[in-house]
Amino acid sequence: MTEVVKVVRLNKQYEDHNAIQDITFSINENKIYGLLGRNGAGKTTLMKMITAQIFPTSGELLVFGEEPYENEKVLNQICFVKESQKYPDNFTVRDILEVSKSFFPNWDEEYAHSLVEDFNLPLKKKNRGLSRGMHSALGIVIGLASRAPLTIFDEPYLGLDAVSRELFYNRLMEDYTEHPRTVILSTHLIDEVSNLLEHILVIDKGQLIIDEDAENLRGKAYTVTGQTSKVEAFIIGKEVIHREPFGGLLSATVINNGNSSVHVPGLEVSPVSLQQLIVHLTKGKSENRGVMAK
Ligand SMILES: Nc1ncnc2c1ncn2[C@@H]1O[C@H](COP(=O)(O)OP(=O)(O)OP(=O)(O)O)[C@@H](O)[C@H]1O
Repeated sequence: MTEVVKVVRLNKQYEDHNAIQDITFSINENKIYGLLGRNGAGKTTLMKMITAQIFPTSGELLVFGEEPYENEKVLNQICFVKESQKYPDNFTVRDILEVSKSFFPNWDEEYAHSLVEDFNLPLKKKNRGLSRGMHSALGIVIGLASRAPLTIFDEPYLGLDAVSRELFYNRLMEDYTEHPRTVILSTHLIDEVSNLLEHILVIDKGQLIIDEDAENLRGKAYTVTGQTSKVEAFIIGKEVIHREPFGGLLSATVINNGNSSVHVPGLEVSPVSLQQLIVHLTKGKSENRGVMAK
């Protein structure tokens, strides 16, 4: 398996704040990665280092086997779509697409125009007149049409309505199937993208706490609900990541260390979505920090 990104003991310090702390992981070719975590966890900082926009404080970072800084060969293969992307105010959508075309060697003009139609983007409208959703849609069009071997979307959906977000997920999946490439998607809408993601990286307070195939994570935890005394007895010796009492009942979410489905007489057992799992693992003080990172 070819490594597209290799990160070893990476650190980024902003003045007195350790935004990324001693992170090690690899990103392999032709997979869709979810880079997840709470606000301020360090996701954008990590993406900015991968795309050579900022330097690490220490550690090793290789992209396509080389250091990315001022490395045109590497940077030509990356498309980074971020909400804060700035274009000149008086550029039209058409101008912005023309400029993008010159940046990305794999750019597909016909595909770009079909996406413009899908997202109802007004080609003649100037950048300053675009709505927030249109601005996001333009980023998505560029990210998809670039067909960059490493395409990174950092919260690309701000202002996009549910229909357009669905369109983005569908187009991404279709195009990725026809033209496999490595995609990193950073988002807070985990449930919406959970079926797209093949591998999950979760950053919490600058540390990598999950580095695991999405398939493995889907059955990683379950919730048992029932009489408090019964639930308390059941969870003894188990790794509990969330407890929620209500009335005389208790709901407890535990890590599933076995493979088989769990049946407990007298208790209701329900699956835990990827979003719930990540919420439980990253809220407040987590005794489970580090348990799932390799
Ligand atoms: N230029 C900077 N100078 C100082 N601190 C910074 C700078 N950029 C980011 N930080 C801090 O580093 C931490 C990580 O920020 P980062 O933007 O990487 O988080 P994030 O996971 O992308 O968050 P969000 O989901 O809110 O976008 C935060 O505490 C942030 O305040």
